[in-house]
Amino acid sequence: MQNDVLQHLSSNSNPSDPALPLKLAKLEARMAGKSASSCISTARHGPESSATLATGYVPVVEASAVDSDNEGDGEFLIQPNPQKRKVSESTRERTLDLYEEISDGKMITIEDFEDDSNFREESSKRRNSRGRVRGSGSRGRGVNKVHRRSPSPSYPTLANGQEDTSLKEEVAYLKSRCASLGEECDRLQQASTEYQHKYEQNEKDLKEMKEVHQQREQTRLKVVSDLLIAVAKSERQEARLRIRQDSVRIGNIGIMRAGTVMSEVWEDGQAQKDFQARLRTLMEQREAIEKERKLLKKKHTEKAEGNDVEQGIGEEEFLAKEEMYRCRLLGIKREEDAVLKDRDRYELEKARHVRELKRIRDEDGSRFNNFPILHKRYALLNLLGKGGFSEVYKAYDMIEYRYVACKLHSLNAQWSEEKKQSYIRHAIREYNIHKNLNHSNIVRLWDIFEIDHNTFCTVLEYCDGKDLDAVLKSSPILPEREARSILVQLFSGLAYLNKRSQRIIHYDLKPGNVLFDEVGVAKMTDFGLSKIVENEIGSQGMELTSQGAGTYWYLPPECFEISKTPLISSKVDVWSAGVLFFQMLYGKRPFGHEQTQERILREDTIVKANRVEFPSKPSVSAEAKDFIRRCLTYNQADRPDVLTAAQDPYLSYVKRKP
Ligand SMILES: Nc1ncnc2c1ncn2[C@@H]1O[C@H](COP(=O)(O)OP(=O)(O)OP(=O)(O)O)[C@@H](O)[C@H]1O
Repeated sequence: MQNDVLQHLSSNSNPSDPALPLKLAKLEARMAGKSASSCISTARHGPESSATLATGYVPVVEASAVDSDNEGDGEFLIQPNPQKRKVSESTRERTLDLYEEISDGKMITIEDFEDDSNFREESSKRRNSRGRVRGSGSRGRGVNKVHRRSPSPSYPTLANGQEDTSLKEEVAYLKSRCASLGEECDRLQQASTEYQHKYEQNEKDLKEMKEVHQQREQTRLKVVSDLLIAVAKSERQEARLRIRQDSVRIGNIGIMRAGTVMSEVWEDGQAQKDFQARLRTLMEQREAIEKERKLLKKKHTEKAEGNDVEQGIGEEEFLAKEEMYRCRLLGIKREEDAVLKDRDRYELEKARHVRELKRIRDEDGSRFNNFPILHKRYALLNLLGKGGFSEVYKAYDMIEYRYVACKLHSLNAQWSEEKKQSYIRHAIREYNIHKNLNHSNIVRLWDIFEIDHNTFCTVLEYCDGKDLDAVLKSSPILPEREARSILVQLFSGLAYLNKRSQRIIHYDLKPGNVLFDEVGVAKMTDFGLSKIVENEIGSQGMELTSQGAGTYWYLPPECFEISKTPLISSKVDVWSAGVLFFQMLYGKRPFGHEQTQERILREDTIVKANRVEFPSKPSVSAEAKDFIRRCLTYNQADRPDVLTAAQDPYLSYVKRKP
């Protein structure tokens, strides 16, 4: 076989190449694993000497000699070089490892190895020492690339001149393994192509599905928002229709011009005129009866005195007529009372009507009234109300599928940059306080985002009911039971604020900042003036840095201290809760009810609020009055703090054993 190869190579060689015999000799030596010297001698003696290679010559030469590719000097005086041998040995080790790795199926580049019988031999030895099982067991491993070339190896001969059959077997084994790996590789390649194809198809499908999903999502959002907007539009129309009808009956806000100054004036509606007409009629009836009564009395007196016996009336007739007139007068009084009651109801209706008129006017004037979708998720519906610097819209969160209240804070374009920055700082501070609060009696703050340079939006839990201010406007006095229930809820929220590691003073507890959800749960809102109690402070409290802010009817005396910086604590909220409770029970505030904010300051109304006086009506329990007294304790040091007040027996529904 060796000779065949040589002949094959010789016949394919270029006879004009003078270096060819030498190359052949080297190649021959590599294939047979023989020494370079023998191949040199072969080269020197010409191609015919190559036959001697098959005569059982066993090479005993340095590997370095075989490795030499120096073809130029022609002398081939190869000296042993121990240094080079070391390197060659390690390279050889590595190459052997690689060879084995290859035959283990990781990468097959057979042509690189088949020429070197030494590799085969040594690899075979290693393989045999590990057992063949490993080789056959590795068939399933991945094969990256297969290069097959019909091998024409030559095998080293044994000392007796026989070819090494174990090596032959090994080659045969490797060939068959190579063939099966090739088949496996083809199969895998085919499978891989199929998978690749499927993968690409799936990717395409996924992309299409995503697009469809996105389109559907957009359609869904459009359908949902269109529906919501349609409902909101019809609500708007209804509200305007109702307000137009009510305006005829209740009245309207008109504009009065005085020179260049325009001002709003209230114009009474038909109801007010009807009340007046009814009262006038009743008054005229009363006057007529009084006149008749006087005449009756005169006639009775004259008869009794004997002056006009004919015209005068007797005792019996006088008494009967007198009783009739008295009854009639009582009837007129009853009617008058009914008209006055109706008029009181009308006043409450008028307050609601004015509120609604203003809301509609604000909605018409709002730049957000065109049902925009904010932040790609909040469909703005109708205006709920307008505060000092904000508009609150009912909105629908199309991602969380719930109604929310979007509070749109608009910075006045006329403001100085400094004022704008201060407002934003204030709002961010409020947001940071509010965002972490999670209690059933505190309105949740869900989100905040910027709309444009001068506007941002906070998203709040939507409270479907009215706020306490609106409730008290339509029914100023609440039954004690209802008022107590609201108070209990407020103290539950306040206790939560004071049990957290970062305690909070609300500082602005008033009817407008108590909202109700659809089932009537009371919730505190508006943390714009809230104070964070930074660390452990004494009973005297922390410094009040924002004196002058807040609604004076609901603030305790310490907030009006002017000789030094006031020290405040959670007891501010206890006072405010006491004022709220009083107002719910009696329909008015305990201090400065009829006064303006300015007058309260000017007249030191709260500074003088040493004692709370209770009206005689309506009747309220002694326990409720005592609780109010505790909350409205003038001296801050003697007033209970939030956690103490929240534990008060009056606020507990659990019956305590005496
Ligand atoms: N979370 C909410 N859910 C339902 N209605 C709300 C909500 N927040 C506020 N409102 C309503 O929106 C209106 C305006 O609220 P806003 O808080 O701006 O009023 P304000 O307290 O009078 O203003 P400001 O805080 O600027 O003094 C009020 O009628 C209030 O009842």
